Amino acid sequence: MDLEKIKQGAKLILEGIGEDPEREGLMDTPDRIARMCEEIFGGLEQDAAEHFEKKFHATSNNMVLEKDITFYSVCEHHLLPFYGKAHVAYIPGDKVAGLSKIARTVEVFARRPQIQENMTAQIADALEQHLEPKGVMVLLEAEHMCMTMRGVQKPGTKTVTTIVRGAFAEDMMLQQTFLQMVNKG
Ligand SMILES: Nc1nc2c(ncn2[C@@H]2O[C@H](COP(=O)(O)OP(=O)(O)OP(=O)(O)O)[C@@H](O)[C@H]2O)c(=O)[nH]1
Ligand SMILES: [Zn+2]
Repeated sequence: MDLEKIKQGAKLILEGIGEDPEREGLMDTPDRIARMCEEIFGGLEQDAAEHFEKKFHATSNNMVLEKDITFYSVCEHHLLPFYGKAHVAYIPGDKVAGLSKIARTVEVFARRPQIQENMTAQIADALEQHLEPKGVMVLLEAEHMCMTMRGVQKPGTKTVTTIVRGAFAEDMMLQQTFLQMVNKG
C-alpha cells in the first residue's frame, strides 16, 4: 500500500472541505488515515488460499455452519462503512477447514472496498475453490452507512444477500435448514 499517496489524498480532502490540515487537531490525521487504510483495506493484500493450506479429514458430510461472524467493510461507492453479520455454511467433501478459517475468509473479503453482493459471492467462491465441498451457502446481513448518515437516510434498513452453490442450490430443504439455523426461516 502506498501510504504517502494516502496521506497526500487525505490532506487534499481536508483542504477541499476548507479545513486547515496544519491545525493541531488535524496535523496527524493524514498519517492516522494512512495507518487506518492499512487495517481496513488489508484484505487487498491477502489471498484466501493462505487460510486453507491446512485442512482436516472429514468424518461426516453434515452441514458445518459458522454463524454471526461480525464483519466491517467499506462500500466502494462512498467509502463509508457497511457492517453486520455473515453466516457461512458448507457440506464437506473430503476435507474440512479449521473453524477460524471461515471467519478469516470473511475478513479477507470484508477488508477492501466492496459491494455486499460481490463480497457474498467471493466468500462462496473461496470455499468452493479451496475446500471442494458438496455445497456452500452464504448469507450476509448489513447496515450501510451511506444509506443512514447521508443520501436516503434510512437507519435500521438491513440489506440481506445470499449465495447458494452445489447441494444447497439443488435441495430447498437444505436451504430451509440453513435459514432456520440462522433464525431467518
Ligand atoms: N448493490 C449495492 N449497492 C450499494 C452497496 N453499497 C452502497 N450501494 C448503493 O450504491 C448506489 C450508488 O448510487 P449512485 O446514484 O451512483 O450514488 P448516489 O447519488 O450517492 O446515491 P444515493 O445513495 O441514492 O444518494 C446507492 O444506491 C447506494 O445505496 C452495495 O453493497 N450493493
Ligand atoms: Zn455507499
